[in-house]
Amino acid sequence: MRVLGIEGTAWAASAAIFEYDPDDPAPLDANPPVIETDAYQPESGGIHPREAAEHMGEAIPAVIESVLDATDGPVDAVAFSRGPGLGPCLRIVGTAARALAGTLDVPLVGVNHMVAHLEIGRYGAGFDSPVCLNASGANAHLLGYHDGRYRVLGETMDTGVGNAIDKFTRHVGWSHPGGPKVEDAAKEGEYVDLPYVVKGMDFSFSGLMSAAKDAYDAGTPVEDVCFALQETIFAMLTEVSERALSLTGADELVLGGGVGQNARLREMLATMCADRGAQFYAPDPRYLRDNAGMIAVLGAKMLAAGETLAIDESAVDPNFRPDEVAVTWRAGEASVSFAPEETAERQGAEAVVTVGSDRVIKRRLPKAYRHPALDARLRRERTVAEARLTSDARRAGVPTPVVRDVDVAEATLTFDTVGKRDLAAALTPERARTVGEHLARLHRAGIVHGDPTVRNVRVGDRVSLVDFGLGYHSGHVEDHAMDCHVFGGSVRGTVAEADADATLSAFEAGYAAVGDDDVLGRLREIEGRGRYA
Ligand SMILES: C[C@@H](O)[C@H](NC(=O)OP(=O)(O)OC[C@H]1O[C@@H](n2cnc3c(N)ncnc32)[C@H](O)[C@@H]1O)C(=O)O
Ligand SMILES: Nc1ncnc2c1ncn2[C@@H]1O[C@H](COP(=O)(O)OP(=O)(O)OP(=O)(O)O)[C@@H](O)[C@H]1O
Ligand SMILES: [Fe+2]
Repeated sequence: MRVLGIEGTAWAASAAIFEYDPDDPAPLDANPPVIETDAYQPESGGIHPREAAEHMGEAIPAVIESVLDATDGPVDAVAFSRGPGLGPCLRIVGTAARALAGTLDVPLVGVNHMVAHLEIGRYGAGFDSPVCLNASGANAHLLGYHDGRYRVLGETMDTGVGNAIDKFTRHVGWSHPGGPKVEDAAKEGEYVDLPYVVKGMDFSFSGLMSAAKDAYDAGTPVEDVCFALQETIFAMLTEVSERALSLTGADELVLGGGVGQNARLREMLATMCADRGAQFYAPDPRYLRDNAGMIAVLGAKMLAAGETLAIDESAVDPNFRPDEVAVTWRAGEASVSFAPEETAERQGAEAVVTVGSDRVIKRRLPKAYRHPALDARLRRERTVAEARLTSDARRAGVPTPVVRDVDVAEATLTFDTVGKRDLAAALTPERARTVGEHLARLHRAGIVHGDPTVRNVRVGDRVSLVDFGLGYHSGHVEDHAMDCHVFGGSVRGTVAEADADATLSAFEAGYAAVGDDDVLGRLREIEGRGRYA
């Protein structure tokens, strides 16, 4: 089958033709799509939605004509980016796709742009069930296939990663897009400290971006700010990717999105994966930045699975989230998530943990992917925080292991062993309810766990919390709700949808019995927040 793909969510007016044999799919390298792209370049500032849409109106027909001219044979379907993206651009693309499908009298396929960023990498890598890091302009998230959908394992709490970088470059007066300019300037830069914010597998850029602008305004050389921005932002993305690998037990990572063109980001991810024995794949830059090749490739797989769209149901969706898509083209395939084996020596996301019958030794070994100054800072801060908060939590009435020894210089902690297994391997609604009570009790004492996943709860005679390394003191409803959100995410990534609902209802009932009502209200708000700004 031959599929024509059309992309136009923001800056790239692009068309592609992809030839696909579902019974005998050729590797991507051996059978690349033919792609033609006409980029919109704003005269000043960032992307103006109206100007970008005007560009789409002119450029889309031309790129379509050009790929049709460059290839022979009939087209079997028209696939287009339905979202997420800028409304005015999406509408132009949607109209063009409908018109073309009508003229050619072929079916229409509506593609989620973020799932396309993921699938092109999975196809190129030949991986079965990887974790995917999408690092693009308007988005930043981790996806893993589980039970018929791509689950969002972690994501930005504010802006997309490219947009964050582009905001900084606008501040210093550089033209759009800023990413490549930051990469260039960073080559001459030296490290300075910037805020580093990771919450479970979620992360945020807003504090970091204000600090970067302030540092520049205060006279820090722009190369140094660019260097530090890359080191900090990409270390955050690499850390959450490692957390996702650790939580799911997956050993394959693929990269997607325009920021993935950055060599430093790719280097950090490759180093992290090599160090934990995982495979890493980053597609060629032409498949990372927005392009219609990825739309045609996923369009072909969707067409083969019968996923066509009736014209009257083909409206575009600027907020189209990747977890809304029914992934029918992977029906019956292996899920990314399973409970990894519990061995005596565990490589968590952060530390090597030796679990003995009485004692547990946790060593935060240096991470080769991180800048040494940032690495030393994080290992020290987290070791100190973990020792203090593990004890504070116990005083607040929440079961945690007794801390036997703290060696800050070596970033090593010794605890009593608690529980018989991780909650991940023994998740029941009753135990989830207990976790809800424990978290509420912690929050009432002004303590945030920071990473309450099903792997950081131990079950045995009782239910204990471990791994307070990302914890801190806070009485803010938002921080407490984020803890609940992190737990919810880890449950949804681990068990089937129906079980997740029952488990999380029990968790919330437990929380409500002990904690503050506002927190669960705020949790709803966090979950409903559209992150596409
Ligand atoms: C929804 C859709 O419209 C959107 N697309 C998008 O953001 O374009 P994409 O091509 O995936 O990414 C563009 C971003 O990628 C950044 N970028 C490009 N080259 C870069 C580099 N060498 N280093 C860092 N960032 C880079 C740009 O600064 C810009 O922010 C998305 O995927 O979120
Ligand atoms: N005190 C303890 N008693 C029993 N088991 C423990 C204890 N502390 C940790 N573990 C086990 O070791 C695993 C890894 O520990 P921990 O979560 O502290 O390390 P980590 O590197 O921070 O992991 P991650 O960041 O992936 O959650 C836990 O999932 C748990 O199975
Ligand atoms: Fe994109």
